[in-house]
Amino acid sequence: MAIERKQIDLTPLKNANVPIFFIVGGPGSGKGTQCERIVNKYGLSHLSSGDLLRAEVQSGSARGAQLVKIMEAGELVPLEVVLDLIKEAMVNEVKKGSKGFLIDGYPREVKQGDQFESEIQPATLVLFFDVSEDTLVKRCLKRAETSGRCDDNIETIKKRLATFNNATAPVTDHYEKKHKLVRIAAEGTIDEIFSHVTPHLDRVFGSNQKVAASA
Ligand SMILES: Nc1ncnc2c1ncn2[C@@H]1O[C@H](COP(=O)(O)OP(=O)(O)O)[C@@H](O)[C@H]1O
Ligand SMILES: Nc1ncnc2c1ncn2[C@H]1C[C@H](O)[C@@H](COP(=O)(O)OP(=O)(O)O)O1
Ligand SMILES: [Mg+2]
Repeated sequence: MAIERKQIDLTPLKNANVPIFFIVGGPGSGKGTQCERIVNKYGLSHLSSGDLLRAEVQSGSARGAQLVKIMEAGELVPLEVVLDLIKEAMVNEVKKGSKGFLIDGYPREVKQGDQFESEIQPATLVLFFDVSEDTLVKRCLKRAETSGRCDDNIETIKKRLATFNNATAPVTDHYEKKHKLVRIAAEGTIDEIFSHVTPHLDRVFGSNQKVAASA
């Protein structure tokens, strides 16, 4: 795919220097669900790379038509496309006074993380939602009943799992070595999983703080 790069002024984002959390895990591991809970409690900005890509597809652009084919195949879209969409969204959020970011579904390969961190700023922590393949498949198939997503079908789910095992699994080792990885056992209920998440965010933001979600 011919990559058209955008010129994005990152100065406001770099000056804000707010905490950044990468949120990783297999398809259906609960990244989006837990991010919603985190946003309610801590008022952070939630950016899902998948949602940004789906919005690009919805826009009806020529690029969107190329993206949907890649997503249906369960493969990763080119790094530059995702990173530019994330940068643009982050700059918009920071101008509104963001306190920090949940970057959900990114990095999906080690190179994505390295490039983000060198072009923007290092991540504070990487939250990894650890779930068995069996549970991932079950949750995605259940989500398929209502999501309308082109990739929530058994053929694409299998390909996404292969992509996850090949490209994304090394991301966890990469950040473990940097002592930034938080591995969350994510088979339980949404509340149970969230209770494993909050201590790590409290280490960054303080435990008694109810950050105003509206601020
Ligand atoms: N702890 C959980 N137990 C059961 N179902 C869950 C849990 N967390 C999320 N789900 C459901 O599983 C599906 C995938 O969750 P989602 O947050 O979209 O995951 P991801 O963003 O990692 O793909 C959704 O239908 C969601 O409602
Ligand atoms: N960081 C990224 N790099 C490359 N492709 C990405 C990407 N984030 C999302 N995609 C593409 C490939 C994914 O299979 C698809 C759906 O992503 P998603 O919405 O984050 O899935 P899920 O929430 O089920 O984990 O979009
Ligand atoms: Mg998601």
